[in-house]
Amino acid sequence: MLSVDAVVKTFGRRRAVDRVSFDLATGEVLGFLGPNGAGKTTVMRMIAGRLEPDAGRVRVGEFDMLTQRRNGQRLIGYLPEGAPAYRTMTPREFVSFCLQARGWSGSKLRKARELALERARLGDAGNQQIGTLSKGYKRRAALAAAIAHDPPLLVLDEPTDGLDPNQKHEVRALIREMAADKAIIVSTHILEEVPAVCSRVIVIAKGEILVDEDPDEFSSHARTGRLDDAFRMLTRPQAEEAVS
Ligand SMILES: Nc1ncnc2c1ncn2[C@@H]1O[C@H](COP(=O)(O)OP(=O)(O)OP(=O)(O)O)[C@@H](O)[C@H]1O
Repeated sequence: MLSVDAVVKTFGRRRAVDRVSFDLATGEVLGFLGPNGAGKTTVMRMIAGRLEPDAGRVRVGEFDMLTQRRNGQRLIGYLPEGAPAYRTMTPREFVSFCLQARGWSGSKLRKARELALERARLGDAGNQQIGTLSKGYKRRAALAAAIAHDPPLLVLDEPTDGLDPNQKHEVRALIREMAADKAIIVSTHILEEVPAVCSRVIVIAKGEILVDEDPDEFSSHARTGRLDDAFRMLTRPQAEEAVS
């Protein structure tokens, strides 16, 4: 479904992403982990066609994201960091707006919109201006917009950021539910999400992939078998003594 081949991105003199490569198939949920500034968002933006790589290429389905970006973007649901920019729209209007931008209309649009609002558990907040919503509801509005066109590839940048524990639980359940017929990338700093939703883990640091493996292999990097220790072992090798 997705092929990322040796993508590179440099900002000024800083190499944010350095020859990152991986493939992702339908049915896989990839946990994309790494310390702050590791390059996760930059990779996700390149996959979503929001940022051009300096080198390398991204293919989504049969489409090259450099030369057939519009076609590729039809297959992608992208949840960027932060809140939707359209503060005066309600989530219902925002999801309609996003679907219209994709050429949807009429009862097909309404049906898709209502399903997305329901899946993202917007409830009554669906009719409240986005600018007045809590952080968690803003996040859910953005999530509804990302999934509304039922794309086969979801690229979710910290989907549970700002959600309370119940909401986190619901979003993880939704990701698991959607995983059957989609390929999904989820970036997160919440390591408990890895066994809860992911079938695979990539850890990136300083723009490079450190590991690409299943969650059990990942946790085995620490002798304690704990995910947070494994993460520290991989991203701060000097922490080895502290967790052994
Ligand atoms: N538009 C930009 N202009 C300049 N530098 C940028 C830009 N976007 C990202 N960077 C830099 O690229 C590096 C990678 O950033 P990125 O946001 O991809 O990391 P991240 O892994 O998503 O971090 P976090 O976990 O904090 O969200 C950082 O050093 C960041 O400052």
